[in-house]
Amino acid sequence: MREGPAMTHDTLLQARGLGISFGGVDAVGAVDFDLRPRELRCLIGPNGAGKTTFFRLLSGQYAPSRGTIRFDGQPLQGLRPFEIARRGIGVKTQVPSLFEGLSLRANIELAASRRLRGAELAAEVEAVLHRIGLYELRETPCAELAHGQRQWVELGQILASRPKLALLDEPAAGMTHDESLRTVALIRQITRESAVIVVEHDMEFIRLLGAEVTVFERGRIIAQGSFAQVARDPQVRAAYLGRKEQADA
Ligand SMILES: Nc1ncnc2c1ncn2[C@@H]1O[C@H](COP(=O)(O)OP(=O)(O)OP(=O)(O)O)[C@@H](O)[C@H]1O
Repeated sequence: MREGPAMTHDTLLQARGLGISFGGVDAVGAVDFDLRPRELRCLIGPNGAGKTTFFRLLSGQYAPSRGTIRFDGQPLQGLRPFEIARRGIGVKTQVPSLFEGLSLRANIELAASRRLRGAELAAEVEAVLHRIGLYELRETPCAELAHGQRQWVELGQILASRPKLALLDEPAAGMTHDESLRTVALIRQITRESAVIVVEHDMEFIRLLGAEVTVFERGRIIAQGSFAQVARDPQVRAAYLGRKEQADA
């Protein structure tokens, strides 16, 4: 097993030998993974590499078959998803989780009300509505928002609830280039308060984020480094090419 550094006050998340198997198949093998407070990290890898499953292990949706997770100095072993959320791990999944009939303002308010009350709450909701660039639409029901706007409301919920760690699964999926640029700026804002792990297939988006990249392949980490470093890594290139050749066959 790869030896990681010891957990220090500078480590927010530490996974060791973390993995899960379904019907004898390792969806995630035995992963070692470290993240610092307010660090931005990108996870990439071909379809089925185990990225979403890794997120589900971190958020408690899946109980690991092996390994440990320490978060903010405490083990997460045996905790249920809502308990893990309370410890400070926020999740934005591929499926939007907005209250459709409620206004954009109400959706942000619900997220902010986990930590604020009264005048502070009202001020924070105003500030977040401005930061996501949707203040003018604040009384619009979320059901009436466009795809990109909905994604930004969810990022606004993360800004408002300030988790110690935010897990963002494909935050730029289906966005135009301009929308992606705005999403990059929003994610950078989130990292002022929270560490962020982003799973994304869009390589241009990953390049724009400019963060350290961890590459998954068949449930293992095969590379880690800057976008430029992993993009020229022969193992990474083979992983993507191999999958493409299989798909083309
Ligand atoms: N609940 C489950 N039961 C059985 N197999 C599962 C389950 N969840 C995930 N898997 C398998 O685990 C592997 C990893 O899947 P996962 O969705 O984590 O990959 P991914 O890297 O997120 O892929 P994508 O980029 O396509 O979303 C796949 O082979 C998948 O079929």
